[in-house]
Amino acid sequence: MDTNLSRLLVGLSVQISRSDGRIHSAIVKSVDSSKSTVMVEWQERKMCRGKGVDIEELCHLNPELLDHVNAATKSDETPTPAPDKKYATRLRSSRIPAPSSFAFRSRQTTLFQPPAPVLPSVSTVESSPENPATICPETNLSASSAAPFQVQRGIESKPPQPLPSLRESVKENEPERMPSAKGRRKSVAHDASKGNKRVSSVKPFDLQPKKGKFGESSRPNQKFYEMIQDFRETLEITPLEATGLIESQRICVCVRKRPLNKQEMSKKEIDVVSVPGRGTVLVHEPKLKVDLTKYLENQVFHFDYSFDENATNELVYKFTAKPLVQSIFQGCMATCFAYGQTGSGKTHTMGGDFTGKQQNSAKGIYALAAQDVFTYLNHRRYANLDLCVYVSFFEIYNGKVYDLLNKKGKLRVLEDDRQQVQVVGLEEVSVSSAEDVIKLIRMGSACRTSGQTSANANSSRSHAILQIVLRRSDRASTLHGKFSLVDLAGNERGTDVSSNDRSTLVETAEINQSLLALKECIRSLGRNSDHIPFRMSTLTKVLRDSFIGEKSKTCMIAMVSPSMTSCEYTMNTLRYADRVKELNASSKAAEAQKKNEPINSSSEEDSTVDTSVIDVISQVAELEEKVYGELKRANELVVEMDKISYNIEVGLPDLVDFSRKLLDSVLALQSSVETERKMRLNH
Ligand SMILES: Nc1ncnc2c1ncn2[C@@H]1O[C@H](COP(=O)(O)OP(=O)(O)OP(=O)(O)O)[C@@H](O)[C@H]1O
Repeated sequence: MDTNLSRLLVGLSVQISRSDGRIHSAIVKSVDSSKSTVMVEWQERKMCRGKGVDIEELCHLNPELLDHVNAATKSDETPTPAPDKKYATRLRSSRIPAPSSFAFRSRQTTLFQPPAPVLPSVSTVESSPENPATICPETNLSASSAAPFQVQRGIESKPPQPLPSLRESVKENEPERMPSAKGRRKSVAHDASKGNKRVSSVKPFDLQPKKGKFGESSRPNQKFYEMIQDFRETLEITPLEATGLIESQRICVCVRKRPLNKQEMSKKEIDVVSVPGRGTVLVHEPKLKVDLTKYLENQVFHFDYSFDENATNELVYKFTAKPLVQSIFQGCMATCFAYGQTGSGKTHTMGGDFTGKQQNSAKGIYALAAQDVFTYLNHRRYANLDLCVYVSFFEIYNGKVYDLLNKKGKLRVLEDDRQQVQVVGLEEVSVSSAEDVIKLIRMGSACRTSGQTSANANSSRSHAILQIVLRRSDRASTLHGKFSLVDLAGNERGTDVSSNDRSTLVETAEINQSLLALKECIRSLGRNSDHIPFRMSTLTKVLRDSFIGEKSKTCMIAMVSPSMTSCEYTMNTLRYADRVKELNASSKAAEAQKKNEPINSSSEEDSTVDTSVIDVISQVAELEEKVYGELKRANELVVEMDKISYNIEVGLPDLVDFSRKLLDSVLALQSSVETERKMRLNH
């Protein structure tokens, strides 16, 4: 049957449906009847493209093909003659109108306007009819989702197409409903009632279990995978190296996506995050309509930089922490935060790559920054400052500070009357080379408090802060500049932690409270606000210097996990980072307004920011502050209630015991009174 079907179908022009709803013609290249699929090819902007299509699906769009399929299934009994040339020509040139269900889908897809596809040069993408796998992402599902990216990476000649605006949600409607096996049978029967009487010939395909490369069972979310791949094909990729460093800013917010890990790969998880470059990150949120139609909600975010799964720690460092290293030589208080869900790569980025359980401390941002500190120290521009380098390393766990360079000794945080915050007794080790720093990092990392979360077996449950301090070599060791590198605890919810006991829940609440406080402080810094709510948490207390004064600079690297199961957390991380970034833009506008000058005459987008926008932003900020106040109050109440219930829990047995004793003594008293009364009566 395979050969017969191939003979009948190969070379025919057919209509195919794309997952973004487009319907266009393609040529059948091969047939795989064991999987009930055909391989089709088409030209798209000078590029030969291909994909596998379900035969049944193809028959829906091209009802004429049913005859061929029927003929092929019959061929076991009667050999089918070669197709009539005239008939084949008619089919090839035919333009079969889409069935009504498809017309409906096409109408919906007008909601989705993907950026114009890029034209890869012919030399970068060569089609090979003999080897369709090279042209069709679907034919090679084991290949990483980066494949289409790589294809387009080489194309830089075209100016980038503007992406949807900040946090815009773009709906890509799923063009094909995914009926159950029963539903599929029903739809065949429906077609039969329209005139295709030999339905039975289609049934063998219909009833075959769907498996193999193109079948639904090949990966749990195959349809979403295909939709995302199709979307990615329309993206233009701008390599980070091509964009260069942007002008140094007070607050810089970036996103780093890690690759799918081994566990996710083995579960055939799909990657729902795309990083096309230029600071843009897209989250393809898989959604289901009430009628179970699948569709993607593509959420777009813009940041200063975005790093894809191929970015190395060195590359991330170059664009994030490196500019801050230089700033501390100019007297700045710089801070670099790694923020994100548990297991998203914060420790990998800050502390270094892992090989199994071994961490290569020389490859993290901590070590890279230390190396640059010593390079700048010997630079002639800074040599005459006569600076010395010191390092401290501590963690904040459950609101308490522990010295990682001094046997994890517990430290107190005190604030003097000039609001200067001191970590009393914190060890500041004098270092003379990057190697010294790396040794200290290894020593400190080994004592970090860790736990187990659903996403990471060795999850850091504390905030780790490495401080590189520059002091003058004078008698008072005057502080010149400080770089705080912070590996924050995971921002997961209480329910994500494997042991949900009371202490773990308190631990999680503490982490979330400090992350909220951190966001508020950075936002206040961005607004140049006089009030920095640094007392909200120990984390922000010890980093007070970083949020105050003209010479504070902050960089936040938000880490995201790419898998579909992490989608919700990824969205939370990006929203958090987005709040920081948004105010950064508004503060720029506010500053410009203060100076009564155009915000940025070279930027058309910025110049449209008028006072009303600033008003709205500050109103939103005020509202957020109020909400935060309420949340804080609610949190305090919860803690109070927790204490009360704890006291009740602990005190209840004593209370019961006491009341029992009281009852006993009342009864005893009663009986002695009774005895006494009887005695008196007898008298
Ligand atoms: N960019 C990356 N490339 C390759 N592997 C990575 C990357 N980022 C993270 N990983 C791997 O993912 C795993 C989890 O990373 P890591 O421990 O850094 O997460 P985390 O965000 O610090 O988690 P937690 O908050 O729970 O401590 C590690 O095995 C790490 O090697």
